[in-house]
Amino acid sequence: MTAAAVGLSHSPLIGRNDPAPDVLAAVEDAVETARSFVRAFDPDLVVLYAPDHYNGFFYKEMPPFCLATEANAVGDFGSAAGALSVDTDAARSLARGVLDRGVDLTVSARMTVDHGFVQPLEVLFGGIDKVPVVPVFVNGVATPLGPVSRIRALGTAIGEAAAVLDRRVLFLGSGGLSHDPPVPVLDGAPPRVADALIEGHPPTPEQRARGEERVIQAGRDYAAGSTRMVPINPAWDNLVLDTLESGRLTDVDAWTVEWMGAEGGGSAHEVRTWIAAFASLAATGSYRTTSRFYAPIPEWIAGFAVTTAEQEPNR
Ligand SMILES: O=C(O)CCc1cccc(O)c1O
Ligand SMILES: [Fe+2]
Repeated sequence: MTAAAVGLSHSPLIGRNDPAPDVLAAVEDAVETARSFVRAFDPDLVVLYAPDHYNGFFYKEMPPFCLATEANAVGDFGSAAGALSVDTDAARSLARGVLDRGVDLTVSARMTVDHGFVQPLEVLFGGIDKVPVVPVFVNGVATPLGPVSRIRALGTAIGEAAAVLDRRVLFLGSGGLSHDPPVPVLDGAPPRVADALIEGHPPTPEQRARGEERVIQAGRDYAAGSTRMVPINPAWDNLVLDTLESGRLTDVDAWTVEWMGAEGGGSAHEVRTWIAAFASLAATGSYRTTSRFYAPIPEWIAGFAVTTAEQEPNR
């Protein structure tokens, strides 16, 4: 097989609360570089690691990670709704391979996903049904979160399982880096909020619109500096990117949940998707980063990064 990896931040505020034109142009440049990279690599399978924001996974059962053999997008924040083009056979084969390697994977035969999965597919492929995909949910918001070493183990096991497929596999991580959007928290939540987080009642259109407006307003406040949210942390974000670029992925085993949250805010744990993607690529051999972009973008509530990596030649 051949393999590559892309890490891409997401934000539902893109196009809704945009930064200055020069920042926007730099992002568009970096994204175009990633698109060219993906076009040249021409993957015939995408393993997509992404988080959820209480649209598909709830506290009634909250797995640390979960692989889908079928998936439907809810269409939050104007993202595409409907079925993802899941490669069910590849998904089943990867699931078996991961379980065989001793990682206790949860499998969903019909996963519900949100903008975390949809946005990278739209941005890089122009839609949610353009390329065979294996969606892998990685919990990055719902505490308690387990050790990052287990996410690296998941990524490694999926990379090893993918390596026996005769495919061109792109490992794609969606989310991060440091950011602290107003995602609800179960601990201390009022009973109605707690019930929603546990049961996952689908919101009415009015409730969804109110929630989305709250996030958009938070982006405006974050950019204006008038907020108690944890600020974007470029130093920490670059430490994360340096670690992924260096290939010293075992470093992440020492990263504690508390440290990550303190440095990068409540949603910094979305970088777990990047760690999984790069661990998968690393499991297929040594790799090198071919592009790397970073900008703190408070308007989007995102330490925003795009990275592409390929297998080292002459392996
Ligand atoms: O849907 C939500 O509740 C949170 C939305 C959200 C906002 C900013 C950055 C993100 O990465 C993100 O996911
Ligand atoms: Fe997110």
